[in-house]
Amino acid sequence: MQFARVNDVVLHYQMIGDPNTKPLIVFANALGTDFRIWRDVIIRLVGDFSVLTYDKRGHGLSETGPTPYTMDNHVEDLAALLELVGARQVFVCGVSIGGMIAQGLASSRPDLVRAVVLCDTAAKIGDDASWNQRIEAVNAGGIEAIADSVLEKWFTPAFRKPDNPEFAGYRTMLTRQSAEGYAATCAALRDADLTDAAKTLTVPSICIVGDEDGSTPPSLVADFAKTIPNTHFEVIKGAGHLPSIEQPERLTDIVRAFAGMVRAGGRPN
Ligand SMILES: O=C(O)CC1=CCC(=O)O1
Repeated sequence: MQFARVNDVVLHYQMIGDPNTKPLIVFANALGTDFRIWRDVIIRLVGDFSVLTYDKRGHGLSETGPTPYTMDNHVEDLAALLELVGARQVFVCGVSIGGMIAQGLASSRPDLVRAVVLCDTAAKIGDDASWNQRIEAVNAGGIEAIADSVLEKWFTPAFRKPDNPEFAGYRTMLTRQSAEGYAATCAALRDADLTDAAKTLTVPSICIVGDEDGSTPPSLVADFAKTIPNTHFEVIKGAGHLPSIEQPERLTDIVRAFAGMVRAGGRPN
């Protein structure tokens, strides 16, 4: 199965491997992306881990459902998906809003979460004005209207070359997302502040950021990391907002080392 109704929408998901025999890592995506962004990390992890990926509501092949969304909608979807596949005590690796979903899940459902990998994220991303402006632009002109400015934050100049087919492909992924689902998720981001959840995070965690992230820059993620008890902080060179695409090998190494340390009973720092 790769589609399931959870809460009030049908979600698209993919389970690789058996969570009963291999530790499960769940990957949660950024705004405007679907689960294909994790491919080059997943192919390096399968065999040692089971892997669950999914398209959050309003993205990829998941339904849009009623809009706008709240962060709780996204957190409850992931909780329901984990219950559906019978998984508990999982590693959650989330990028950007996916990292906020991971924080929200660890806070509201600690029974489901063993540890979190928080990539290019924070407790609060952006402000009311910037999200409202983006929602208005998408409502008026579709995702195409904001695509180039988003891609500048997602990727380093070295990646953003017209002759790079990967860059062209991920531009297509972005512009083919549902404009309604995208704007609804911008509203969830605008209204979410997980500062209190981050301060009381009890599961092991690591914060990671690309050194050229134009959306959640290293200084923001470093400040965020300081608010989380006992976390660890890593900067990935040569990556923007989506290190799973630009530096999958390095990201995989960090995730693998962190998961190994957690499983051995250690804590970061
Ligand atoms: O689109 C961006 O600016 C990057 C981003 C912010 C939150 C998210 O999920 O992606």
